[in-house]
Amino acid sequence: MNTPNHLSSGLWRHPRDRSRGYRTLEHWLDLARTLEAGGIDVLFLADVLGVYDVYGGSPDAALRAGAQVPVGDPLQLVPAMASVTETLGFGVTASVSFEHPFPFARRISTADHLTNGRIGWNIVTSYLSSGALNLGVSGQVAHDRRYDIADEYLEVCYRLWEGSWADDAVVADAASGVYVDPAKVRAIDFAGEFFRVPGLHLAEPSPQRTPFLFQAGASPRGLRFAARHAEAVFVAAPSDAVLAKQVAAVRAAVAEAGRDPDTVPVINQQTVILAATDADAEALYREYLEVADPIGAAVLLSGWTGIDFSRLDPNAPLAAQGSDAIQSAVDAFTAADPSRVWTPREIADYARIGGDGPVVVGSPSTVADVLERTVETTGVSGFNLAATVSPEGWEQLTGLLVPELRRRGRRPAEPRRGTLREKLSGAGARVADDHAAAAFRHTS
Ligand SMILES: Cc1cc2nc3c(=O)[nH]c(=O)nc-3n(C[C@H](O)[C@H](O)[C@H](O)COP(=O)(O)O)c2cc1C
Repeated sequence: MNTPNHLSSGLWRHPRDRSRGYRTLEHWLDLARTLEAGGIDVLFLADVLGVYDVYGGSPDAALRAGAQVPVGDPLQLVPAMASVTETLGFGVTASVSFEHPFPFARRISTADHLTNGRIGWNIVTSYLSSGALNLGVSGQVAHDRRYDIADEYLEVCYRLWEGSWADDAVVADAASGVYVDPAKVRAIDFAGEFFRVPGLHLAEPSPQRTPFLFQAGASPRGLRFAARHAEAVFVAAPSDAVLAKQVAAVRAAVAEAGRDPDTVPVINQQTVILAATDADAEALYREYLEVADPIGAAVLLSGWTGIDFSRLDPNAPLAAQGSDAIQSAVDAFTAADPSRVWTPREIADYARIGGDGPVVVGSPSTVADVLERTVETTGVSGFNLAATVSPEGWEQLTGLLVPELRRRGRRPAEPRRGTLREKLSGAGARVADDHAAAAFRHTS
């Protein structure tokens, strides 16, 4: 995330942490080079366009803790990082609630060109009312309705990316003086319930056309959305018991939508802290905990769940309840695992490092054992590894974890090449024939 403080609240206070450099290009170029050289597939950039003001009913606690604020635009970082890398992919979060699909589709096509097809989009509908208010909307649209809007938003994007330009529309023929053959470009002529886009896409076809699509729907409506659109699904499960249920729910929803569940990886949010030995890693973990900030964690949890943690009895079990923010963030600590009762204090303590995903601490072989066991017992396909102390957290991944996983045959010796879709799906650069976007392809 383009912020000093993504999921592990307070680690910016650690004396070795350099995340304040997030405002500089050098910070991101160093990160991109480190990840690529270390065999990481994709850099995922989360984003929110709003401040976490549910906790205490004001932004003060978020500002004090630096809880995902200040936060900059993630997409602007990508072309710069692409210029110093060849294989690293970029998953960029953008919300369908805050930008019209017409300019957004062009920005993504531009990024797909400039990265040579290494761009992915994490589709979010946004859970912070504070963001909606700043766009002149009187309040947050209801949770399930946001997904209805998102479905139509995606259709507009698919029509622009897939259906507006033929692959051979650009002729750039100096002899005839024709740059684009007008017969091969068509207006999408779209008029829906939420959007009207009569015209043609402004960008020419990019390597992937539709960017590789990540999504993290976890509620029943969110899962239906993910099953239709996602090419990889993110989840955030605090335990293997909850994770196994979420993986099964995603696979069932994808099958229900008529797609092959084996082609849609499910990726859990995960934090790892590694050192050469278990004892050294435990010492490092204790060091991180000393500066970690439970109030910052409660600020984030309040935004995710829509529940003001400052008003809860810290020691009374959190009750299962609906949410207009992230329903699954409440469920994960209530209904999803009835064998485990969580109090607000325990949840905030748990979320201090790694947010609502699990943390594994140990030597490379201990951490690899845990991750392998999680894959075997839950069926999860992979992990979205969260930042800790920067840059040493990245170096733990590339210097300790990846070599161990390579030794076990769990990571390729060489980075995968090609577009992000080719890297992650093993298939072609363009969306699969059974994906919703394929129905809008230009067929002349
Ligand atoms: C790994 C992961 C990363 C996410 N990143 C973002 C993000 O950057 N911005 C955002 O607004 N929501 C983000 N979300 C939240 C999802 O978009 C979604 O709201 C959430 O998973 C719950 O879905 P639901 O509304 O269907 O319950 C993320 C979720 C997960 C699991």
